[in-house]
Amino acid sequence: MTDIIDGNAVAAEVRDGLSGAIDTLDDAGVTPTLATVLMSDDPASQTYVSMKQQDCEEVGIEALDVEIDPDAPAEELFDTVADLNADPDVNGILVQMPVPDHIEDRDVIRAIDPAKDVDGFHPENVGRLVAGDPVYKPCTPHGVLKLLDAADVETEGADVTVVGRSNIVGKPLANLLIQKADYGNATVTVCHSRTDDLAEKTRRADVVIAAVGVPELVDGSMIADGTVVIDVGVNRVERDGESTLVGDVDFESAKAKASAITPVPGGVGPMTRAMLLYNTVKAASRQADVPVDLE
Ligand SMILES: Nc1nc2c(c(=O)[nH]1)N[C@@H](CN(C=O)c1ccc(C(=O)N[C@@H](CCC(=O)O)C(=O)O)cc1)CN2
Repeated sequence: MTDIIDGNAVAAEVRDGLSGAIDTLDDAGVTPTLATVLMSDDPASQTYVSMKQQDCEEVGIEALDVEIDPDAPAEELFDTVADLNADPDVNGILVQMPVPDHIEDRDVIRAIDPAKDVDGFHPENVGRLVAGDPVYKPCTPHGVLKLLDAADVETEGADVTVVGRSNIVGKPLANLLIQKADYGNATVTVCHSRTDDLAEKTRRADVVIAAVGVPELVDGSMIADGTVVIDVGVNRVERDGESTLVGDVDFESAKAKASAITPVPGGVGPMTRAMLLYNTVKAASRQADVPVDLE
């Protein structure tokens, strides 16, 4: 039997696990506050931001909703980020990516105060992560680690193949998996569009993590029996005249061989959102100097 790893259930556990910390902060007069900044008319980005706002409301995090016209000059976004950096009531800042083409993602990331960078994308936070001393782990990689832990997947000594080398997922995930701390100690192969014989790299893995943004790239023929398959992809495609969500894994053929697999939707996506809440609570605790218990 293949274990379908339920990201919605694990995300709910993460959210429940934050309640003690949020109460402790509340007792100290602190309400964790996240500012989301949306400068896009992409429906998917709009959906993600409104889901993040709703998640905040449900757990008792204050959400500040900032929207900027996608055609506005770059200065408007940078001025907004500067204001949020300076606002003592704002603990975390999330600028939904991607930003419009006339602005560089990396310039925006660098503009955010690293102490409020709850995405964990700022070079200071990336450097700390690579050095084995992370403050804010990026939400999707952290969510993947939590899913593996919840599904009792042993990473110690395991061969893990990560398909995708993005700054947001592939690179930080590979870094976390090779570390001694947490659920690391894996041997990691990172694959990308220039990788020769991708299937050979995925077939020899105990765990395959697909984070490449290509719909259903990894199918059952590319994995060995008993592989754990984590699908980070969220791709909207047309099927039989209808718009539908698929991952980077061909779910049915991969499920036939996998020992455990995440679905899309309902796998990694909800974990990305849950770990954002986690980082926001952590940011509030650090900024107010109120210690809280966070697993
Ligand atoms: N500033 C950031 N921008 C982006 C990030 C990020 O971590 N920080 N990651 C991605 C997208 N992303 C977060 O914003 C994201 C993707 C998917 C989901 C999610 O909950 N997906 C659901 C399905 C939702 C739907 O119906 O469309 C699921 O998989 O079950 C949340 C967040 C890019 N930008």
